[in-house]
Amino acid sequence: MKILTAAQTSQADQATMQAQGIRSDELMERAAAAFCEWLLARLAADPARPLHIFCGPGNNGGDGLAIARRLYQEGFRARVWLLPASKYSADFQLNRQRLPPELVCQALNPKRLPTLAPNALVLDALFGTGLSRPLSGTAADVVQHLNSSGACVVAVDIPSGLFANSPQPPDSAVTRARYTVSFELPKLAFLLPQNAGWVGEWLVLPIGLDPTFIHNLPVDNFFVDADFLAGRLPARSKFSHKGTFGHALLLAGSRGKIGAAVLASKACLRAGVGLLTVGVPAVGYGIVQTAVPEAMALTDPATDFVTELPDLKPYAAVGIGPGLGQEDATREVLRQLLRKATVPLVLDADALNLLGTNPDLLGLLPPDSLLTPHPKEFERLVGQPARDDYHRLEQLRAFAQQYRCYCVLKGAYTALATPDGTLYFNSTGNPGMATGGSGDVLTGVLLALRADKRLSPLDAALLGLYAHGRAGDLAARETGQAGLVAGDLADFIGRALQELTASTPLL
Ligand SMILES: NC(=O)C1=CN([C@@H]2O[C@H](COP(=O)(O)OP(=O)(O)OC[C@H]3O[C@@H](n4cnc5c(N)ncnc54)[C@H](OP(=O)(O)O)[C@@H]3O)[C@@H](O)[C@H]2O)[C@H](O)CC1
Ligand SMILES: [K+]
Repeated sequence: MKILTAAQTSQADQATMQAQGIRSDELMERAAAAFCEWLLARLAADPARPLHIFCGPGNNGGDGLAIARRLYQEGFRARVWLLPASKYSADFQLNRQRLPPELVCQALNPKRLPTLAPNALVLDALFGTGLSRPLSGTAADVVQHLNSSGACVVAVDIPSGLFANSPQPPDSAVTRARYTVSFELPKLAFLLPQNAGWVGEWLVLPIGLDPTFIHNLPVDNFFVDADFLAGRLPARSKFSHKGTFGHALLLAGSRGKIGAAVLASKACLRAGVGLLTVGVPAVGYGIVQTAVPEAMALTDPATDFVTELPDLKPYAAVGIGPGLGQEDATREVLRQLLRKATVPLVLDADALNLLGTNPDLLGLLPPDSLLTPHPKEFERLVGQPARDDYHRLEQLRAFAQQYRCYCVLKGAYTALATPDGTLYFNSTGNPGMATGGSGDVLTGVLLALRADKRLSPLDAALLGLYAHGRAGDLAARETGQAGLVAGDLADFIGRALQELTASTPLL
């Protein structure tokens, strides 16, 4: 799915009206109908529960009014509260007139804001994508009032006071929603940790925006769901052999961290690599041979950490980093690898830390390398803390462009930046995956997919990130989030990839 800016959303509205020959109030009606259908199904709303709808002066308020009317038709008697303003949008006014006279609809009095029972349901339709500045005055007071009420707040389209695609100044008034119900496409704001307390659980409901306009609209950000990946992972042909899926080399592990090499190896095999060779220090030989008999082990002459770069000729892709350590000799192995590699590279963990502490190595990164830092590793890579989550995304975009690499930023909605500066946000995964070894599993999966010659660098990265998160979701169903360990992820990678695999077309 594309992620549109607030301005692009309004262009999409206009294009839809033109293409489908509908008026703006008809589009608003679709939004209101979709919202009500969700509300009635999801919350199994009780007509006796106090229901308040707070409406602002623009089309977000118009949505709120249309929702109030529709809920009235379903037997719900909402109390509608209007924010005083100097101007109201045409569709606000139209829907104001359409309200049944029996519905209580009052202007908000800043001196006497309505009492909200803790069991009340509040719909926040104060401001949407037309927000042009932080809230102040009565609007800010109303938002603070909602936030301190303890009522369950459902934001219409976006929590009021939150900008859709840029940060707001600290201490701005923003509604704390339990749910945010948006339309057609997600907003960038929903994907950032700094906004989680305002956005709550979010979802998008289709309202039939013009698909051709959206298809042709250039965007900087995408949200990657299963539909987005459909057809990108081809089924295996009957005559494929080990060579088709590549021979990968994984350089990983040091004394006390051979487990990282084991986890990455298992995941790499489960992600379908043809052959896997693991380069470990001597201390890891027996462990790898025993724990992962499907992999071949190459032993480094040193006991505790990797000191030599193997001959790279046999390999279709090389992964380096999990549990590697940051010894000087290991850094030189990384340097040689960056100089010599002519095949795709996946760099993680200590390989990234070595890049961070030796910025001269960054200049050696071969184009299309895939890096998988978490925020702390990313900060070390760029050498500068981010001001906020939006700034971190801009750093990520710039980094991928500067080094012509694919750079992941791990977290909820893991982001992938590509050499052209586009960002892709992953939709799968859960907090149970915040556990030791989860990143090693990701490295193994990505290594396997980069070794698969059928996949482009972009598709390999997107499929790997999605499958890794999906494996976490499948595993958590069995283990619970707290009980999830990284080894479980590896066990479910095969199933996650199977779900994504294109079915062979029937003749
Ligand atoms: N495709 C869709 O997603 C659809 C969305 N719909 C809904 O429409 C809103 C966007 O409506 P819009 O009228 O553009 O914007 P708002 O409702 O957010 O409000 C705009 C008015 O608010 C004023 N404003 C802006 N910021 C502030 C502020 N900080 N304090 C006070 N007033 C503010 C603004 O005035 P200006 O001075 O900036 O001109 C406007 O008067 C979208 O979010 C959806 O809910 C459609 O219903 C269907 C399709
Ligand atoms: K809102």
